[in-house]
Parts: sequence; structure tokens; C-alpha cells
Amino acid sequence: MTDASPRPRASLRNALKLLPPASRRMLTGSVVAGLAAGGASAGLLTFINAALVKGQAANPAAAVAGFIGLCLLSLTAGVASEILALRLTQRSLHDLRLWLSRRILRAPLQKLASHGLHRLTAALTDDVASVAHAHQALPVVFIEGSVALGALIYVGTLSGALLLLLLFLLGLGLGVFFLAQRRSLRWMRLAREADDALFGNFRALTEGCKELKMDARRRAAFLEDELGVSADLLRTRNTAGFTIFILGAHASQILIYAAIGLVLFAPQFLANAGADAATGWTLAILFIMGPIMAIANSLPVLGQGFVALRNLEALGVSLPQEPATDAGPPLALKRPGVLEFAGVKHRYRAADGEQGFVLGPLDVRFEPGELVFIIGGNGDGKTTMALLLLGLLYPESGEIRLNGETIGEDERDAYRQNFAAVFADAFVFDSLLGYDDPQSVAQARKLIVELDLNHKLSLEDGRFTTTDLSRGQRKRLALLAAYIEDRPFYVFDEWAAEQDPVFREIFYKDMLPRLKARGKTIIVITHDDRHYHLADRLLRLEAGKIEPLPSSWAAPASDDRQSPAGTMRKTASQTRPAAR
Ligand SMILES: Nc1ncnc2c1ncn2[C@@H]1O[C@H](COP(=O)(O)OP(=O)(O)OP(=O)(O)O)[C@@H](O)[C@H]1O
Repeated sequence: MTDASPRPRASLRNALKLLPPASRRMLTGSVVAGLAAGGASAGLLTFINAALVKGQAANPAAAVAGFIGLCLLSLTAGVASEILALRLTQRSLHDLRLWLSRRILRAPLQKLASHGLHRLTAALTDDVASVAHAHQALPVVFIEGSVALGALIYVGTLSGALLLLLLFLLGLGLGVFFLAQRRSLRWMRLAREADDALFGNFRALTEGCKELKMDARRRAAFLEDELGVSADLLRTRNTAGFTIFILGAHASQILIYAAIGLVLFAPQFLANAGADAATGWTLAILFIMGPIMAIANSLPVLGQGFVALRNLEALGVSLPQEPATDAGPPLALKRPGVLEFAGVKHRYRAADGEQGFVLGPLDVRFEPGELVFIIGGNGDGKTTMALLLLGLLYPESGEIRLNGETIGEDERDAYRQNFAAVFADAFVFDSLLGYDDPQSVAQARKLIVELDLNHKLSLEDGRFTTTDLSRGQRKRLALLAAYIEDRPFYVFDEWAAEQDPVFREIFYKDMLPRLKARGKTIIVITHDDRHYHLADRLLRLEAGKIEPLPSSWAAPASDDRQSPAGTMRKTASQTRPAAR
């Protein structure tokens, strides 16, 4: 089956849906409080002008109460709006990170690889932060916008002609701004692409740090031609985007300067508009100046947040989701069942569109309790076969069956719960993660000693005291983690490659037999031909196909016999699992 996913349709509406209901309520609360604060400020404007123009109010006590009320409302609503915005920012950072992390963990492995891990890191860090900053900027726009709106209404009460003039100037500013923001958002999107490339280079920098330190020529080329180029692209594109945004946003200042010019050079025009018009106009302009500038400063942040939100949404939506089984997977077995590959075929897509590596079609059957070694040369498809076995890669055609049941898309996560695996590039967590029950902890402590890790680390409060280990030690710790998972199937990809002879012996002659004695089906990818004779069966891959073993490979023990399809099998009695 293929994992083709529909192209995402990124839109602000879809993007806002990313916010959980609690965050959306907070956003609404912040906006409403912002509008109330802005309204109260505009009310104050009317109040102050009335006091200036008309002098002593008819009811001074009511006037003082009204003034204090408006001040308090403006203050408390403003504070409430900003605190809600702050909480929203922190919550949206938290929620977006978890949302994307969950989607990443539930996306097919191949899809993640095709996205590029550096792109995912860029999204988890830069995009999420830009969205959070935009959340913080949003209430500012509403608070300041409503102050500006209040001032406009106030000018309207003074004179219709003055309101029209103000609206004309404002419209002029907005028109320039919208023209500018289209171009600006284009630059910001391009900058976002450069950000992805930069994160790719950061990954090369951290993972290839040793290689870069060792060779000055390579280091200089990396810094100048790779990292330098992407950092420069990001700089120039962001600068262009922000500059256009700033120019566009500040075009609204035309309004302020033109309005001030009116007071200075056309006082007659204001006098014609009415007796209160000159004071009211001046006050309104003074009131409107701050909000316009604040909105102008917030808009680039909002623009960048919008670009990031669209990117996050596009990335999140483009990650197809597997049904996850968080509790009690129905397919998980207590003991291994029969595992079958029926015509299983997998093809990697090559980056240049050329035909990639093809594994299969494979027809294989793993009996319960069997110890099978998969052997073959570099690049012959052993790891690919293991990933298919584990349900991490999907067959392009053919079927994988467990106890006769075909594993479909919905069962994949449940199916995977039957396996414990140690991969060739084993990653180790610094805690037992979900296996901190007393029995698992006791077993882990015992294994730390058996795997000779006790000189290096211990388990304290469910955490390993260190994971700064040699490659061999790390693989041993990964073996420990797999061992305590106690799954019916075990897969080891070149576990012994980094081990010294003593631990190779322990692995092949102690750990594997112990797992086998517990009734596990064990599949081991190995190049250790000295230990091939310990397997119940050898399965040789060559160029993605199961091939017969060379005739020169006589069965290593007298009771071994050659099976027809590239496998070497022991007698049935030897493959039978021992009692647990
Ligand atoms: N993600 C991928 N995209 C495209 N091709 C890949 C990918 N992963 C592996 N391949 C190709 O598939 C082929 C089989 O790789 P695989 O890792 O399964 O081989 P292997 O037998 O495990 O090799 P080794 O003994 O070196 O570990 C190789 O030619 C490899 O280049």
C-alpha cells in the first residue's frame, strides 16, 4: 500500500482550528477585554474634551465618578487583556509543540524521512515561537484598534466632514499597507524556506562537528558555501520582508502628519467645522497617534506568525496519521504467533526520480519461538526487511500476517506492540519511560550488572545516572530496555557489531538463548559468521531477494540441514521454545 496523503489546504481559518477550545476562549477573552479597554480609552477622550470645552460639569460628583470608572475600566480591561494574551502565548507554545509532536509520532516513518528531520525541528522551534509571538501581538491590535475606532467615532460627533477627511487619510494609509503586506508575506515565506535549509545545516554542524573540526578546508567550505549561504538568504529575505512591512505599516503615519498639518496650516478649515472642532481634532489626533504606531509595530510580528501558522498547519496536515493504540492493543500477543510475509515488496523512491532500491517480493514464515539470523552484504536490504517486519515501513504490495490475520493500516500500531527492537543506530532514553514498575526496575538493575554497565551507570529514581556511553555500551543499554519490554518478538539489527568478543559471546550464547527459553521469536541481523551455527535458520538476502545459501556453506553442526529457499534449518525439536 502507498502512503500518499492529500495536499494540505493552508488557510487562516484552518490554522486557527489548531488552537484547542481553551486557547480559543482565551483568545476571545483577550480580544473582548482589549476592545473594552480601547472603548474606555476612547470614552475618556470624549470625556476630557467635553471637560476642556464646556468647563465645570453640571454634576461634578457624577463627572468624577464617570472619569474614575472609565480610568478603572481602561486599566483593568487592558491588564486583563494582556495577561490573557500572555497566558495564551504560553499555552499555545505548549499546545502547538505537543500537537505537532503527537502528529510526528503518529506519522509513517517514511513520510517523516521524506519531510526531512531538520524541517520538523525548524517547525517545532521557530514556527511555534513565531505563532506564540503573534498571539501576544494580537490583543495589542485589538486594544489599540478600538482606541483608534473610538477616536474616529468621536471625530464623527464633532463634524461629518472631518470624519470623512480622517477616513480618507486612513484609507490611503491602509491601501498602501495592504499593497505592501502582499509583497512582504511573499518574502517572509521565502525566508521560511531558507530557515529550513539553515536548520539542515545546523544538523550537519552538530552531527558532523568532529569531521568539520578535523579539516580546515572542509570547515571553511561548509561555513561559506553551505551554512553561510542559507544564513545569508534568511537574513536578506527577512530584512526585505520586514522592511516592506514597516514601510507599509508606517504609511498610516501620513494620516497623522496630514492631520497635524491641518491644525498648523488650515486652522480656518477647522474653525468652519464647529467651535469644539479644533480642540477635539487635536485631542483625537494625539489619541490616535499612539495606537496607530503600536499597530504598525505589531503587524510584522503578526505577518510572520501567520506565515509560521500556515507552515505548521501545512506540515501537520501533510503528515498522514496512523490510528494509535495508547492502551490495550487488541492485537498484542502474550506469546509469539506465526508471522508471515506473503509477496511483500517495498520500493524506496530515489531522490532524482530514478528507480530506488526494491526489496522483494518476499515470501517468508517465522515460526513461534524461532531464532532466525538474516544475513547478506551491505545494502542488500536486511534493515529494510527488519523495518517491514516491525511495521515501521509499509509493503507496497503483498501482505504481512500475524497468526493468519492480515495487518492493515488500522492494526499497524497494535501490531508493532508485539515487538521489541534494538536498531543499528540505537537511541537510548535516560529513563525507563513507562517501565518504572518495581518488577521492571528490579530486572533493569539486574541486567545493568549482567551487561557490565554497573561501573558506568546506575538506576536512580527511575533514571539512568548517565547516557554518555560508548557505542557498545549504548547498545547494551538499548538491549536492557528491549529485554524488559518483554514482547513476543525480538529484532536485533547488528547488535553485536560494536561489542568486544566477550559481549558478543554473552549476546549469542547467553542473551539469545535466554530470550529463546522465554519462548520469544528472535530475528537477528548479523555479519558474525562465527555464530551463524547458533541460529535455527539462516535467511540470506542479496540485492533485495532471498537467495539460497552458497553450497560451500555446509551446515555447521551435524544436526543442521539445508532448507530449499535460501535458508538453513535445524530440526524441529531444536526450534521448539522451552517453557518460560
Ligand atoms: N530511506 C531510504 N531511501 C532510499 N533508499 C534507501 C533508504 N534506506 C535505505 N535505502 C537503500 O536501500 C538499500 C538497502 O538498505 P538496507 O539498509 O536495508 O541494507 P542493509 O542490508 O541493512 O545494509 P547494511 O548491511 O549496510 O546495514 C540500500 O541500497 C540503501 O541505499
